[in-house]
Amino acid sequence: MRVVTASEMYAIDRYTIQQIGMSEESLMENAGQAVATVLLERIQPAQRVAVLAGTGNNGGDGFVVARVLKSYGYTTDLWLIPPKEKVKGAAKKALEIYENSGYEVKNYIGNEKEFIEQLRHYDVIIDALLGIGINGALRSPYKEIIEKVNEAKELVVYAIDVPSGIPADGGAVETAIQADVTITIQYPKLSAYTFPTADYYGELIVVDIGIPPLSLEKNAEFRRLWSEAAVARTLPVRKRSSHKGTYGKGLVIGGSRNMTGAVIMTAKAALRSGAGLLTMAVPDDVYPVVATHIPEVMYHPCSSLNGCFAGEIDLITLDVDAIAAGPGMGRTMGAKSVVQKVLCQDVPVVLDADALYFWNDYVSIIRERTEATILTPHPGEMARMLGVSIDDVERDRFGIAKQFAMSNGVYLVLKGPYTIVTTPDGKQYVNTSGNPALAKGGSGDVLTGIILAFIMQHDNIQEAICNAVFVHGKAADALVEKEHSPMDVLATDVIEAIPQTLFSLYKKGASYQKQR
Ligand SMILES: NC(=O)C1=CN([C@@H]2O[C@H](COP(=O)(O)OP(=O)(O)OC[C@H]3O[C@@H](n4cnc5c(N)ncnc54)[C@H](O)[C@@H]3O)[C@@H](O)[C@H]2O)[C@@H](O)CC1
Ligand SMILES: Nc1ncnc2c1ncn2[C@@H]1O[C@H](COP(=O)(O)OP(=O)(O)O)[C@@H](O)[C@H]1O
Ligand SMILES: [K+]
Repeated sequence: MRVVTASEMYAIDRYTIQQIGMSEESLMENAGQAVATVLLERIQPAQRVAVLAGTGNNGGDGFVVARVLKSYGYTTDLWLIPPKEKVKGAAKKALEIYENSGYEVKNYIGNEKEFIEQLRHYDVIIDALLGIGINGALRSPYKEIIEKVNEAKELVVYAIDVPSGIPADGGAVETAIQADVTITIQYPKLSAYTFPTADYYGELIVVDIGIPPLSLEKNAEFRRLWSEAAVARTLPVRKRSSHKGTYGKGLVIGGSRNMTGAVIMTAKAALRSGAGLLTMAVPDDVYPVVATHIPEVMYHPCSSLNGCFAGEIDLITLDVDAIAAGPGMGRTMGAKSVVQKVLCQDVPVVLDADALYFWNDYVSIIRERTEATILTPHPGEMARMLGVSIDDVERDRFGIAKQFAMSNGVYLVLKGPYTIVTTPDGKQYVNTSGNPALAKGGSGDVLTGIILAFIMQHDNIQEAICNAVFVHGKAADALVEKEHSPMDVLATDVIEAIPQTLFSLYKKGASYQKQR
C-alpha cells in the first residue's frame, strides 16, 4: 500500500483525468460508491444518518454517499453547509444527480438552530465537510459544526478521505473531526502516519476508486507501508546446509559503568533474531558484570577510562561481518574514537543511541563509506543531529527523514509510532506494527540487536531493516494481545516475545518459501 501527499494526490487525479481520460465525475461517483459500500456493511438500517457536505469535492463524495444510502432505504439527511451556489464542477453535478433522484437537501445556512437540534437525534455522521483541499485555519461555520459533532460523544462518525480539519500532510491541529472510522480514497495520506493527526482518524479503511497504477507511478514519490505480508514474503529461509558462519559474525559495541543493561539487551535480541555468531565489545571495567548474562556470546573487553571506553578497539583481529555500536556507550571522547574506528570498517554498521551523539564528527567518514550505514535515531536524537526542535522533526517526519538519508547516503530508521525507514536513494517504508508498550527505556536497544541480526541474514538491506522494525513492533503487539498490559511490558519481555513472533511470521510465509 502506497502513501501519498495531498499534492501528489491532486497530481494523480489530474493525470487520471487528463492523460488517462477518466472523467472527474466518474472518479467522484466511484469514490462515493466505494465509501457507501463500506458504510452499508457497517451501518444498521434502523440508524439515523446525517451526511455533512462542504463546498469542495469531499462534499461531492458526500452527495454520492447520501444518494446511495437513501436509495437503499436508510433514513439519511444531507446537510449542505455552504450556500448551494458555491458548489462547483463535479460536486455540483453530483448534487444535481442527488436532487434529480428526488432527494431533499437540508441547507445549514438559515437553519443552524434546527441542525443543532437534530444532531442529537442522529446515530451516525458522515463527515464530507473538508478533504485534502483544506487551507489554513478552519473558517466559520465549519469550526462550530465540527466542535458540535465532537461534543456529541454518542455519535458514530465516519470521515470521508480525511477527518475534516486535519492537514492532509500532517502538522498541528486546532479543530478537527474526531472520527471513529476514516474511509480514505485510493491511497492513505501522510497524516494517517504522523502525530497528532493520526489520532483523529480512528480506524483507517482504504477504498479503491479505480485509479490506474500508472497515475501513481508518474506522480508520487516511493513511499509505502511495510506490512505483515511483506515481512512473511521476505524473511530469509535457512538452508539445510548452513552453519553458524552462514548467518554472520556480528559485533555489538556498547556499555559503560552506568549503563550495562542496554548492550546486553541488544546482544540477546540479536541472538534471538538469528545472528550466527556474536561478540560483545565492552569496556573491561564492566566486562565482569556483563559477562555473566549471556552464555552464547563471545567477549572482547576493551581498555577503559573511568568505566567507559578509553578509545581503543582491535577490529582487525575480530574480523566481523556487521557491527552495531551505541547502546549504553556513554558520550565520551573514548566512545567517539571507537565509533570513528568502527566507521572505517568495510562492513555494514548500525549506529544507535550514544553512537549518534557526535554525529557532526562522523558525517564526512560516513559519506565516504561504501558499505551500508544504518542510523536509528528517535525524534529527540534526530532533532539534535539536525540542530532543530523535536516539533520540527515531528511536523515533517517524512520530509526530514528523506532529506537526511539522501544527503548523507545512509539508511535512516526514524523511530516512533509508525517508524519510517528511508533508504539512501530516498525510498520510504512506514512500519505498521508496534504500540505504546514500547514507550519504555530499552526498547531501542532491542531493535538495534534485531537489525544487526537481520542485516547479516538478508540479501537486501532495506528488507532486513524493515523486517527488523516490524518484528520488534509485532513482538510488543503479541505481548499486549495476551497476558500483558501496555504498561507493564519490559524491553526484556520484547526479546522473549521474538520467538513466537518469528514463529508466526514463518508459518505465514511458509507456502511462499516452499515455492522458492
Ligand atoms: N478527482 C478528484 O479530485 C477527486 C477528489 N476526491 C475528493 O475530493 C477531495 C478534495 O477536493 P477539493 O480539492 O475540492 O478539496 P475539499 O473538498 O477539501 O474542499 C476545499 C474547499 O473547502 C474550503 N476550505 C478550504 N480550507 C478551508 C478552511 N480552512 N476553512 C473552511 N473552508 C475551507 C474552500 O472552499 C475550498 O475550495 C478529496 O479529499 C476527496 O474526498 C474524490 O472525489 C475522488 C476524486
Ligand atoms: N507509542 C509507540 N508506539 C509504537 N512504537 C513505539 C512507541 N513508543 C516507542 N516505540 C518504539 O520503541 C523504540 C524506542 O526506542 P528508543 O526511544 O531509542 O528507546 P531506548 O533508547 O530507551 O532504548 C522505537 O523502536 C520506537 O519506534
Ligand atoms: K472529510
